[in-house]
Amino acid sequence: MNLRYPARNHARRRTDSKLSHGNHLHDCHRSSPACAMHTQIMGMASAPRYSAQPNGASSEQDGIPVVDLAVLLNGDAGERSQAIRHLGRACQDWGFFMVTNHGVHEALQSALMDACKELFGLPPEQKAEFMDAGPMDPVRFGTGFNSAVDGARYWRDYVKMFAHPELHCPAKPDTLRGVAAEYAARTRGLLLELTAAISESLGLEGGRIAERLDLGSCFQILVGNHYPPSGGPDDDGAVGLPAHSDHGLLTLLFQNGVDGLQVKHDGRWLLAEPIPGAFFVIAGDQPEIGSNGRYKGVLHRALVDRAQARMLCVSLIGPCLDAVVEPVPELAVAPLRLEYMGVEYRDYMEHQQSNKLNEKGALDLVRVQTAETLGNF
Ligand SMILES: O=C(O)CCC(=O)C(=O)O
Ligand SMILES: [Fe+2]
Repeated sequence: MNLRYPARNHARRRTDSKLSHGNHLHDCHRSSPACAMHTQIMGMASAPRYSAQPNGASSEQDGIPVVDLAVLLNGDAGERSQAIRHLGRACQDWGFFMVTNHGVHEALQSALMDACKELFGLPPEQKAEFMDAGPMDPVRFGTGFNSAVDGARYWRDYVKMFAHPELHCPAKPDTLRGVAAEYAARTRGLLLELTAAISESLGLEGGRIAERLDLGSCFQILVGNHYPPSGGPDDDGAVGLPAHSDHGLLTLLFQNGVDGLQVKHDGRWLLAEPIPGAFFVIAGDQPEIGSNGRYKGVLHRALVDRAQARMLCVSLIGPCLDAVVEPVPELAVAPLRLEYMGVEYRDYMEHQQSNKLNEKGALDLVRVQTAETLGNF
């Protein structure tokens, strides 16, 4: 028996915030997360499935945009500029895309997923020191989002490990440190390449965002998410994570073959189904702040499967914790208004992580208030 978990009474779980934590124990070890089949997700009648075209040629009309990293890195000038425009549209219209030809081997992904499964299966005494950790502690196990403030039950266990500038991880399993270090380095490289291309897509030098956010010392976190099956047939629509945007720059994730990620696009919730071998990439609040609102951090949420455990591994990069994040000045020139004020990324992240997940509410911390946003005109 491992992490504590709330009772499987869906109605209570959603409504009774006074339920004591930990009145049901589940065994993550025994769940069977490795399933390659798409599954029927509950509560999704109104959420169309939106997959991209496997040939990587999809556009906004076809479905989730697909960015081919090989073209961004090695294409000729014409191919690159087309790929950068495509990426720019993906950031502007979706805040979400898939990346193919990323060069992160499947074996490394599986090794990380396996290490995360082992982590969830560690005996309680080996996790105890990380269970009471706060949002700014470098290693943290927990349930829900932040159980101190959630106010509702979210059907998720997580482990979070700061990975850059310094890698922190539990001593067990033995394989973890090596795998996490390699995965973090590879995905950080890939996310920094994407950031450079995003910088270009905004009409800036490729290195402009990296320079402003001190990305040589960028913050990076690895997260393992485990969503146990929600239970019986009457227990539908269980929420793993409610609607939110991410605090960072870019979030990269892969899952175990069980779908559940939904993104809000054009006012509708869409189930994201990956094309084989692709990573999902979620644009966070930082592209929105840095671009002065031209790009959007996508609103997303995670639903839970009735019968199968869902697992995924997240690699998120953000600015250096000491960097002040604010719109790039070139993107806030008249007649454009300055939409966001400066804040240290450390403070922004702590704010987002310490409060209840509330859609894109964290951005209110830095939003420049106008008569319109205050609603008193
Ligand atoms: O479970 C998912 O697909 C999304 C996870 C997520 O949004 C997060 O960890 O921030
Ligand atoms: Fe997220």
